[in-house]
Amino acid sequence: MSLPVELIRKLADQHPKPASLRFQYGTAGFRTLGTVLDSVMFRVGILAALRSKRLDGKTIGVMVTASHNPEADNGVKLVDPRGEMLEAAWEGHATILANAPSSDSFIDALQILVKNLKIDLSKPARIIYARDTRPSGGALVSALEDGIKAIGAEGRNAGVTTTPILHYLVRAINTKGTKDEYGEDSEEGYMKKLSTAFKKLVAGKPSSPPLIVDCANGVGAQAIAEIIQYLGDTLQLIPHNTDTTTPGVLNHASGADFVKTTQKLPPSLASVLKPGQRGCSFDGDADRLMYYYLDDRGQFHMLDGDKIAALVAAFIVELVKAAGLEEIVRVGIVQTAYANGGSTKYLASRLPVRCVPTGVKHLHHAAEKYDVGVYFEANGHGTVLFSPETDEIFRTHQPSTPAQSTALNHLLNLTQLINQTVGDALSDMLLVEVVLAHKSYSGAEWDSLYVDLPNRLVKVVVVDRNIFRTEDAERRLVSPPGLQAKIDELVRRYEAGRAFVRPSGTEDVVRVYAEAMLRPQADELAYRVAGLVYDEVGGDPAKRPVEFL
Ligand SMILES: CC(=O)N[C@H]1[C@@H](OP(=O)(O)O)O[C@H](CO)[C@@H](O)[C@@H]1O
Ligand SMILES: [Mg+2]
Repeated sequence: MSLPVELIRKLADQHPKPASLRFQYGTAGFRTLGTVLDSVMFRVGILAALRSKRLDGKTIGVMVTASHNPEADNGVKLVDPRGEMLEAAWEGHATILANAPSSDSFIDALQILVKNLKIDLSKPARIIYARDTRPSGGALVSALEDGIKAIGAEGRNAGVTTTPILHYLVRAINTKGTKDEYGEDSEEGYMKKLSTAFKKLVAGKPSSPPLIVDCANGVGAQAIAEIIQYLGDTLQLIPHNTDTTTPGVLNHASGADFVKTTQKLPPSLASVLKPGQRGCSFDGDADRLMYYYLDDRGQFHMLDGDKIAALVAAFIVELVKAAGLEEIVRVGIVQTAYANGGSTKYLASRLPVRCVPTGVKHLHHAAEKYDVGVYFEANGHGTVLFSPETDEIFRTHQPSTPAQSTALNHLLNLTQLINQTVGDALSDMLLVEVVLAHKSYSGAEWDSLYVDLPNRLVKVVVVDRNIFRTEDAERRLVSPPGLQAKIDELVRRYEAGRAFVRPSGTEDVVRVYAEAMLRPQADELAYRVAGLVYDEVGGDPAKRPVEFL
């Protein structure tokens, strides 16, 4: 069987590639201005179908979103059959297809791909796709549908939903009827699965005070409205920033990314959050989560991905011990270089901790190596993975005491509550609430697990970020030559100083991170390292050279 070349050409002509642009499938898929993504979407539809055929007709997910980026941006990510990020080798194929200058060269590139990867075109192709609330989403989905149509694949539109729900659906579809069945393959199935597990986990616990949820005016607002229906009075959620229709408000001065980068409360919550009360922020596609609270003096305290990892890991370790499984079930943590030094110290004294390069796929794969792998990026993206063997142990282990039986049940319910395909703000929020309820922790008590070192993240716009190359999980520079030695020399002068420089995988910038014992020192170190970067390579004079986030 061969490719339906005529139909592909006809439809491809309706989605021409903008001549001057180069697209790259990076850490977050393709992501740029929504207005220039039409051809990319069409081609991704075909690529997803080929991936599905290559995997014997398994369903592939396509998510149209630009997450926390400004509203005018959009993007697209592919989801592999188990609900995970697209296999790395296919990122390169995606980039090649997206950049073919004409319909003919696109078809040539497709033929080469089919031949090189020995794709059996007679296999079925199934795709499920969804989008966030961005105004450009509808047209981009139409372009994607043209791609799906051009190759004769079967497409299922999951509508407007969160990124993690789409990941859930992919896994649910592909495990349907097997012993690993992940859940019903509908949004309702997802809501039921999470809320049922949550209710069991908090049964008998005193109900928590109401939680403020900042939805970043994104698709998370919809998911929160739904889960409220399912939770009944087991958890009181008060959603804010739920406006998904007014132009320009998405992610504006709100959301998880705003909180993490500014280390501030969204201004819209200033008159809402009361001292002692907990609040949390989702990002634009609801796969990141940040918590915070105001202390008695009204001072803002952020509880980021590192704090969530510490809270959750400690809880799971306790349950594993209480279930009498500490000799057989190994819990480990995965972080990136952006994890606060305070968290790494706290966690490493209790559990195995691994540091990997930035990007969820690296964290996810490293976490799979543990029996229970807890991974979180400091920015609030993360989850917990239970290996299939661990799942089996939880199911079959015979508890010797009622206490062991209770702990085992909690662990089993956690495997249902946690979205193990990808970081999920909604599922992670419920997880945090479970732990807080079990421990009777306030925000302040959770915060006191360890003290964060003051830190600062800075970006430097450079002419060519590709000259920056790193090693040791991005903690050290190997290129440009000599720069790392200068950074080391600076860092030595600061108490508890740490700094590193790496090229961003999602923006045309180089990021500088620094931390130190005191706030002014962390700021100064970040600024001085940024200065070193700037002196070394020069900034792009057309843009602001150094920008504090
Ligand atoms: C410092 C930081 O937060 N970097 C983010 C950002 O990657 P960069 O490669 O730093 O641009 O976007 C990634 C995708 O969302 C996310 O995984 C990562 O954590
Ligand atoms: Mg996101």
